[in-house]
Amino acid sequence: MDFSKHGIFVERTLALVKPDAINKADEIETIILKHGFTVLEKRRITLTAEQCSDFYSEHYGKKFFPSLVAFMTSAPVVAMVLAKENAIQQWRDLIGPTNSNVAKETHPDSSIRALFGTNEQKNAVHGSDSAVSAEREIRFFFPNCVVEPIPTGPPATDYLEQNVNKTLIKALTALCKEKPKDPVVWLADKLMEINPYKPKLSLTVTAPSTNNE
Ligand SMILES: Nc1ncnc2c1ncn2[C@@H]1O[C@H](COP(=O)(O)OP(=O)(O)OP(=O)(O)O)[C@@H](O)[C@H]1O
Repeated sequence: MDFSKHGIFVERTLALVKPDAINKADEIETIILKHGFTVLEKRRITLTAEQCSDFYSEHYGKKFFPSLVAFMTSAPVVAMVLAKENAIQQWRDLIGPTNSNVAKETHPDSSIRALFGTNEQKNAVHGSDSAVSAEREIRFFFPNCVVEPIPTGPPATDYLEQNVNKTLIKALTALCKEKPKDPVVWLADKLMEINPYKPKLSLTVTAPSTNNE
């Protein structure tokens, strides 16, 4: 199915505020929001050397790898899942060139690396560079995050029609009749009670085996 045709795919990317800019994380988040990104997930974490080596495995063996690991594990990072149309490229554009000194020359006022970075290594932020990296990196920091498109429009309508509406209408009708004090909890309980997909308990009782059999 072509999700983009229905206008329902909102691209996601991984942003990291690196250790050198950890005290500027709030300022950086404000810039992110001002540029129209939605922050779907956020966590602060101090990476171990092993996690960092795994995250930057593509650079394993390069001359700067040991100092990159030392830098990235020197203080916490803030990891965020950002959503926006064309989020991967938009976030890469907003952070600017890898080397903060280059960023200061080419994008002095408009790039996060020019504003908050220092040099080629201490460059304040990270951004996924492709859809494949974004998926891997989002799962790295947020294993439970849904990365694939969430359907809306006709596919969502069909799904709800087939699997949800009948049960939901039944529960909502009962809710209106009952008018409970805590309608949300009541509705949740009712849905659990009448859920046609709930696992059925087997009525077959097996006699416990005895050792002398
Ligand atoms: N020559 C270098 N010397 C020191 N550190 C470097 C060098 N090149 C890259 N790095 C560090 O390794 C990180 C990963 O490098 P990469 O080439 O993937 O750049 P990037 O994609 O712009 O950065 P990131 O992956 O962090 O978004 C850089 O952000 C920087 O912190």
